[in-house]
Amino acid sequence: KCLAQSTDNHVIGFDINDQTVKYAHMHGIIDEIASNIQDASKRSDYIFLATPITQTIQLLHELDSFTYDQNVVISDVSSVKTSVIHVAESLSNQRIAFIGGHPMAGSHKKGIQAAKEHLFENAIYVLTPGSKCEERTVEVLKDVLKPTKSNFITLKPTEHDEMTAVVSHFPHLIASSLVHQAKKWEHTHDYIPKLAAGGFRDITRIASSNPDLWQDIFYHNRVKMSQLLQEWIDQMKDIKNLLERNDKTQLTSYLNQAKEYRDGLGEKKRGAIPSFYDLYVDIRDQTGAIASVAQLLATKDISITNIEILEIRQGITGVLRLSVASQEEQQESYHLLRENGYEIMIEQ
Ligand SMILES: NC(=O)C1=CN([C@@H]2O[C@H](COP(=O)(O)OP(=O)(O)OC[C@H]3O[C@@H](n4cnc5c(N)ncnc54)[C@H](O)[C@@H]3O)[C@@H](O)[C@H]2O)C=CC1
Ligand SMILES: O=C(O)C(=O)Cc1ccc(O)cc1
Repeated sequence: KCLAQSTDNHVIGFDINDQTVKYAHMHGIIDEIASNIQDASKRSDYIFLATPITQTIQLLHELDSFTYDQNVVISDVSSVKTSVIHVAESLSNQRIAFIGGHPMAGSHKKGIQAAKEHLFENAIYVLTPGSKCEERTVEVLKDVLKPTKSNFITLKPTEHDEMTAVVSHFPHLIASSLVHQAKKWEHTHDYIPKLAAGGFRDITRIASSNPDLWQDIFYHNRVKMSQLLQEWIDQMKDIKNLLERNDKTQLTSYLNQAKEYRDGLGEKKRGAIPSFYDLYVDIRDQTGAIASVAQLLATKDISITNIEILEIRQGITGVLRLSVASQEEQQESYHLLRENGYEIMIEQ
């Protein structure tokens, strides 16, 4: 949406699903609906492929076969980069320059309805230029994507796939496996879903994502996934040993090291892992508290980038987790909410 609203751009959209492009047009995400991909491509300077990875690869072959009167920069948003770059490097069309892209932002929701104007704001946006791509073309692409307000980094596709395997793809598999385990144990204890509290919900949210998309991500990053799975199995074997030996010291140290590293992820200099500026507001038993908190922040022009109620129990709301875009806004929100009588905490 921010690209369409930027005055210099005219955004043409194409999707195999008519409803998707109609929705996009109606909501100002695109300026024009294309009737087919060839017509749209031949009139474009920049082409962004925002399709599942396997389809992105097929589309690259298709785009390679067209004749262009202009040079085109093609980019994508795929969560895995090596398989896409491999195909991009094999393209023969001299008009095409390919720069892989991966905005590290999104959610477990699928479809155009999940699109948000500010989705990529402050997010890490990885670029993986093809070997034939000139540096100045990368700079021009960054300029086109400037309205997203992302933070760009350039990585080698293999580096990208290894890092995303560690912090995104493999954790996804573990989240799904935890849900499977709970489901299995529900046969023994049918009360299990009611006991599934904040911690379980936090760690398994991503298991609610689109299964077709994630199967495709796992497939394209299968070598790294398999390596990490083996490492994890070995680690779990060691943990099983510690538990069975009742080695309290080692187990505490294992948990402690994880806590220290996890706490440090909030630090704002960590590079590839996006940082969040969270505030935790106690809203127990306060009817209308969410609206009042949001309104209070709005008076200071502070936008909430994410909001979640933690510790929901039957009919009782507990803690509201708010994310804002910067440390300054986090501090300002903290003082404002405290002055207005809210009990509030921020992670240091
Ligand atoms: N969901 C997320 O949070 C994130 C996803 N990604 C990447 O974005 C890409 C798309 O993922 P989502 O937006 O989640 O999927 P989605 O399922 O919401 O959207 C994919 C769209 O592609 C369309 N499509 C499929 N084949 C097509 C074709 N041959 N020609 C034209 N349109 C076609 C579908 O109709 C659909 O509208 C994937 O490569 C994924 O790895 C990257 C960052 C975050
Ligand atoms: O739901 C979430 O928190 C995500 O992590 C979304 C996401 C999905 C796929 C990506 O390649 C990047 C981000």
